[in-house]
Amino acid sequence: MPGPLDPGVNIIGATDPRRIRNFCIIAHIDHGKSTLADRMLQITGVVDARQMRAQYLDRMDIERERGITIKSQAVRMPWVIRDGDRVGESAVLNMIDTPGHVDFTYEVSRSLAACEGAILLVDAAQGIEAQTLANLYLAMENDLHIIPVLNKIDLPAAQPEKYAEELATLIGCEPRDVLRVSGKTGDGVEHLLDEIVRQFQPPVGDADAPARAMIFDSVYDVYRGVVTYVRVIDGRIEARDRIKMMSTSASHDLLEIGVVSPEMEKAGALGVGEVGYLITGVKDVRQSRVGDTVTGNNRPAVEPLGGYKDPRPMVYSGLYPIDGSDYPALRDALDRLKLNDAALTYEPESSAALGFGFRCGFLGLLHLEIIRERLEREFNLDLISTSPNVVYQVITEEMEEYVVTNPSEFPVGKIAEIREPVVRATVLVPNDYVGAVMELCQSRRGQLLGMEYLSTERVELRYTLPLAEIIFDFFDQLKSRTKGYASLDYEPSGEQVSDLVKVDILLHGEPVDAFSAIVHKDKAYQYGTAIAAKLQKLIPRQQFEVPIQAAIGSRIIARETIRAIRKDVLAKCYGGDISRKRKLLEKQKEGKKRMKMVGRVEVPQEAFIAALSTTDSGDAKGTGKK
Ligand SMILES: Nc1nc2c(ncn2[C@@H]2O[C@H](COP(=O)(O)OP(=O)(O)OP(=O)(O)O)[C@@H](O)[C@H]2O)c(=O)[nH]1
Repeated sequence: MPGPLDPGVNIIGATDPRRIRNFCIIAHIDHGKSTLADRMLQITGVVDARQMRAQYLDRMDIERERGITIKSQAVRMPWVIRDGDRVGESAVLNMIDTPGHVDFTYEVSRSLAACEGAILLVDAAQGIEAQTLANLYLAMENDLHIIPVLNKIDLPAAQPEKYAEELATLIGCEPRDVLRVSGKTGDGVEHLLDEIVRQFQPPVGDADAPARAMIFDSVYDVYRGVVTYVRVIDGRIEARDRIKMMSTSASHDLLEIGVVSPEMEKAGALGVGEVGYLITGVKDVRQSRVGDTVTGNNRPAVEPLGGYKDPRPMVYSGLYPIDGSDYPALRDALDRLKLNDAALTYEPESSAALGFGFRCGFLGLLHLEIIRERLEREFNLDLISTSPNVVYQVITEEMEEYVVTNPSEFPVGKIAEIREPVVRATVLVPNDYVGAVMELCQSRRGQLLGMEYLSTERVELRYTLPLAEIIFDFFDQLKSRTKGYASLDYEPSGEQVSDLVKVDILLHGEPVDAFSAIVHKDKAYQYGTAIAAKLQKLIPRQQFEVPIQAAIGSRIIARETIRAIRKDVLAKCYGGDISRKRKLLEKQKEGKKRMKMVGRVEVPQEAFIAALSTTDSGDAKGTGKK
């Protein structure tokens, strides 16, 4: 039988687990998660109004500018119930921030696994979105108690009655159980904090067992090395322990442990149910991976906690410096970014068209964009990226199996089977646009799994789609066809055998590696003609006729021709001004430096760059990004 609550509530490392509440906020982008989190920090006195910096939790510049949360963190807040039956009861709340984008689903799932409860936050003027749903399903799989909350009730456009009804139907409660708050004005937030203590279960764990803590985030800090965020499940981690990572058996001395409230505060230990950070001096987040179990080195646990997965890149793209001499700088920059990103992979590659660069693996398209943007902004690099592609499994007729992350690795010879990754996508859309969404999904080889009306006007569509079909401009297309009303979420769902071919682009008979692509057989022709036409416009005429061909193996499927021109720079210089002639010849030489030779054809590097960057060349429909 549990005894009376320990009055020593707020001693780090010795908090009675029955006083702890670990929770997260799940919300669609822009529904106000950060604003609500900030307000909670302020109301619980963790940050005072003067110190209050908008969006305290989002520390990275890019995050703040783009208004998205990439890395999750945890904050400890004291709270004493102010109202109702249990007034005066005190608690320690650990708020765990979850990343909000599909690319980071695994990190979201680990953050959820560190919690007992989740606040499902929905904008009272927008209603439920696909991401809210996807995260809600994840939370339910993790057996979290859900408190439904409508935010932004201060907005004139808020329709709390309508959306409370929708939320109640979704999670199976009464509309009156849906709380209403405004993160902006603070309205309803104290009541929400009371409800967190009342409704969420305290953590349960075995205090006497060997220590087991789950890593739900791991961040590289320039000054302190890797800071690892953990939730203790069993036992205790003491400040002077030597700890062990169960997935690798590597052990490290602890340099520091503590909690964040809202800055780091050192502690002597972390006990059952507590959430805090560890610093061990490791320099690379790969040595301290999200999902791994930390245990004590002297008395290690036998079984790790479930749910650990190695991060696996889903999308690959070549990154090349526009100026070839930036190659070493690009390598150094990637080395630096890797410290903080266990999912980023890269290896050197070279391309006849683009020179030396790196083949990089990412969790998804947003991850790619973030890395690229950081390389350009923080490291001042001008980059060109090749069209992203997914990972294919190719089996030849000799039963040899290849993992293809780059079209250039596509095996020659007879192919028995090609498998490509697929995702389960959820699209939420107003009734009027169902047709448009279905048409789009169909054109991207989607298979309808189900359709449900969430309310009279909102429909949930579930599709299986090849990942390759959505990594280009699917989201943009979806938005434009639904006037911005549709929302999308997806998760990996295995592989499927597909009728895929590799299309090569040949310039005067020579393949141009940067433009090879693996596409569905039905789209090969479209892809070939689109790229050939684009290159025909971009490549200047040469002194001989240059055919541009698209080919599958040795079969040509499309052709354009660049007509010949006789380019004699000296032709303009009738008469004898020798210095002028020399100048022109010099100038021509200068120009040649920026030329790449593909076989006998001189192509300005800009032509390749333009062909790759103006539209997504992998997009067979030539629709490009809006
Ligand atoms: N009127 C009003 N606006 C709000 C409220 N809460 C948030 N906002 C605004 O909504 C926008 C999005 O808020 P954020 O807190 O950045 O949203 P978020 O969910 O954290 O966004 P991500 O980090 O991208 O997931 C901002 O412009 C906020 O000022 C609210 O209660 N009322």
